[in-house]
Amino acid sequence: MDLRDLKLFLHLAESCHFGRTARAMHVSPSTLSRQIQRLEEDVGHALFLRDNRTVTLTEAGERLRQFAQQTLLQYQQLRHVMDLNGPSLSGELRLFCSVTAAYSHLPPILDRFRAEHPQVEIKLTTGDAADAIEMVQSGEADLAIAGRPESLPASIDFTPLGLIPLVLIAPALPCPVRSQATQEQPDWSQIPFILPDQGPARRGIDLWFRRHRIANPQIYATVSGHEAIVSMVALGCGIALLPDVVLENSPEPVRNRVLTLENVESVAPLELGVCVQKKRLGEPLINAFWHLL
Ligand SMILES: CC(=O)[C@](C)(O)C(=O)O
Repeated sequence: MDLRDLKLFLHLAESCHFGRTARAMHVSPSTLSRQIQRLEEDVGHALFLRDNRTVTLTEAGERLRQFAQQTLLQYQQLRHVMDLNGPSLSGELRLFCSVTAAYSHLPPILDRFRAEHPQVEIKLTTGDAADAIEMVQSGEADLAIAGRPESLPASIDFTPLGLIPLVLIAPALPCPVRSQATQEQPDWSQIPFILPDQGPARRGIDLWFRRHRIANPQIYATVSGHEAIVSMVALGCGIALLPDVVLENSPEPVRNRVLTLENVESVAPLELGVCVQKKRLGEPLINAFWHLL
């Protein structure tokens, strides 16, 4: 048994999902399954009860989980102490954020981090900001930029980066949606909306509908990720309510085809921040990043 086996095991013990752990740890599912079998042979007990795709820990598995957690933490602390006396931090830090946040908020943070810790390799994954907290919880990302959800999971720590107002946008080029949306008193309930499928911005929009007493909004499409919404509005498909930073960082040809109707004050702005698993704050790389924020 080596540290790598323990890391694989610990990830699987937390994700309870072979596919997710294999992906996050960059191994094939068959390698993962073989390593776990080898560990089981080593300790002489089954560690997981296997279902089709999901797994649960056995009692022996739970014991090994505690052992693995302590051992890996001690090893990291040892490395940290050695690093304090020797060369600077090295290793890999996995970050997750939206394409927008990678333009708008990540660059100055990464610049600072790289200046202090040039040996650390940054692995950046972009995607739907609404998935950020889950990516951190599952261990697929070490840290992520997220909109603060209505209720933050107790296991997650959150450092705010700023408040992002929502804006109502419509197509700028002549089209039926633009005509409807730019009337003196638009009937919002009759105009097609493009909505994010989940996340804190979506909750803000649902609130906006309630404030405008729209029980059955016209929904043109529900999509994942805010960036795609801007392009659909630019194409004349509908209107949308979204964080202003997404529009500001859209490519210019897209932005030029979009009209901002109003800054939405009836809905609280999105609180953008960096999230991390509290229990991982002791890890040197994560700790170093956290303290630069
Ligand atoms: C939550 C977040 O990262 C943004 C910037 O608002 C977004 O991309 O939607």
